[in-house]
Amino acid sequence: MSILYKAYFDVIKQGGFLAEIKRLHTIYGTYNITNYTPLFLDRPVVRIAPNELHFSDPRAYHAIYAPGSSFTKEPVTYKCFNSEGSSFTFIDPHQSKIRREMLNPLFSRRAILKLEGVIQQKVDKLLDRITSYPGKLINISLAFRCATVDIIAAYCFAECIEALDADEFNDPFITGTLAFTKFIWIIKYFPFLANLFLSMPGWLAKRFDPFYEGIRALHIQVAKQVDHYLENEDALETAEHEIVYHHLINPQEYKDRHTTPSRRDLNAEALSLLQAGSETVGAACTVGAFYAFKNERVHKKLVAELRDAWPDINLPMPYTSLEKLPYLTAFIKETLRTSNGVVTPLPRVVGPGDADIGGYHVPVGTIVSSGAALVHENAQIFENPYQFYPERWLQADTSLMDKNLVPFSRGPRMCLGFPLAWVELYLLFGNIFRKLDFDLRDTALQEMNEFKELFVAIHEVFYARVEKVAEQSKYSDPINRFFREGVPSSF
Ligand code: HEM
Repeated sequence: MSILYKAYFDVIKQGGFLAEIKRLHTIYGTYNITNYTPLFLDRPVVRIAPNELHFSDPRAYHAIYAPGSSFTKEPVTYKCFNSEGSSFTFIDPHQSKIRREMLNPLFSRRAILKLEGVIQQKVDKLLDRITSYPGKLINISLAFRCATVDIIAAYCFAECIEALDADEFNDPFITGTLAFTKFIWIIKYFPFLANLFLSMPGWLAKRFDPFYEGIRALHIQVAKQVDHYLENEDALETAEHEIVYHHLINPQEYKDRHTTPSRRDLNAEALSLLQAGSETVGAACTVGAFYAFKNERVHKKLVAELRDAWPDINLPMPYTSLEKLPYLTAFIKETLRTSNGVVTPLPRVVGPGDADIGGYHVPVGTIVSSGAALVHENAQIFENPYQFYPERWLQADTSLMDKNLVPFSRGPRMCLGFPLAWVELYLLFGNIFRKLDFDLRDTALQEMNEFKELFVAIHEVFYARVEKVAEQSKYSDPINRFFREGVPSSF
C-alpha cells in the first residue's frame, strides 16, 4: 500500500479518508496482522498506509488512548497545523506533560466557575446580535463560531476579538480560519506552503487567498499581546482577570520544572488555544441547535425543563444549576456524540516496546489510530446510532455509553479544555433554548450527518430566522406558536 493512496483522499478528495477507512473495514479487516490468518469473524483492523493500522473495535480505542499510554503523537500529521511549540503539537511526552501542568489550572472547575461571568457576557452578546436581524435568514454556523472565538479570547487572554460585532457574522478571522482549514491536508504533504504563505507580502498572499487578511491580523494581534506581557513585568498584575500568561510567564508553581516558554512557543500556544477552543465548540453548537430546532419533541422537552427551572426568563442561569438538568445534560451528550468534534482518527506511534491492541500484537514504531466517530457509531453501544436521540442517555444504566463517549479523546493527550467546553455548551444551549426561537422553515437541510473531514468535522452550514421568545413559552402561547407553525389557512 502506497502513501499516495491516502494522499489521494486527503488532497484530491479534500478529506474523504475517514469514509474510505470505514469502507476498508467492511471489506478487508479480516486478517490477523501478526500471522495474517484470516479471521472472518470480525473486521476490527485494517492497514491504511504502509506502516499504519486503523482499529474499529472500541476496546482497541481504549488501548490506544489509555491513561498513562506511552504512545506518542505521529509527527507528520501534527506538522500540518503549523503550530510548533504549542501544547497541541508536542511530540515529546515530557514537554507535553510540563506544558499541560502549566495550563491545567486555568481549565480547572474552580477557575472556570470564577470566570463564568466572562463567558456569560459573550453568550448575552450572541443573543443580542443574533436577534438584531429580525425576519432575515442568518448563517447560524458563523454566528456560533463568532461567539466561541470571542469566549476563548476573553477567557484565555482578557482580549477582545469582537467577532460578534462583524456584519452578519462575517468576521475575517472566522472566515479566514475556515478557508485555511481547507488547506490542512495539502500542507501535510507540502509543509513548506504554510510558512511560504504566511511570509508572503500581504498584497501577494491576498491574491492567493481573499481571507488572508483575517489570519494575518490575528497573528499580528497575538504577537503584540505576547510581547506586551513579556516586556512589561507589571502587565499581568493589571490584567482584568486570571489569564493564560499568569501560568506561562514566570510561572510560580513547580518553579524547578516550569520556565517561561520562548516567544515562538507563546505565540504558537495562543494561536492554538484560539483555534482548538473555538471551531470545536462552534461546530457542536451548530449541530445541537440544528437538531433541537428541527425536532419538535426534543425542543419541547428542552424548553419545558428550562422554563420549569427559570419561570422568570430574566433571571440568571448559572452553570451549577444548568448542569443539574437531566434532559439538557442528555441533549449535550448526544450533541457531542453526533457532532464528533475532531473527526480524523488521531494517529499515535507505538512505543517504547511492542504493544497489545485489542488482542493484536503490534510492533514498536507502527502508527495506530481509532476514530471516535466509529466508536460513536457502534450499534452495539449506541442503539440506532444515526438517530439523534437524547433520551438514550436517560436510561437506567448508561455506564457503557458514558465510557464510550469520547469526543475529547482519552489518555495523556486528551482535550485540555474539555471542562471549559462543557461549561460553554451548558451556558450557550441553556440561554438559547430558554430565550430564543429559530425558524428553520426555509432551511432545506434535513440532516447534519454530512461533513468534510478536515481533522475537525466541517458540517453543512445552516440558516435560520431568529427571534427572542416572549415571556411565556410558545407551547402555551398561541401568538408564538404561529411564529413556529405558521398562521393556519383558516385564520
Ligand atoms: C466540543 C469542544 C471540543 C472538542 C470536541 C475537543 C476535542 C479535542 C480532541 C479530540 C483533542 C485531542 C486531539 C489530538 O489528540 O490530536 C483535543 C485536544 C486539545 N484541545 Fe480540545 N476540544 C474541544 C474544546 C476545547 C476547548 C474549549 C479548548 C480550550 C482552549 C481546547 C483545547 C485543546 C488543547 C490545548 C488540546 C491539545 C491537548 C494535547 O495535545 O495535549 N479544546 N481537543
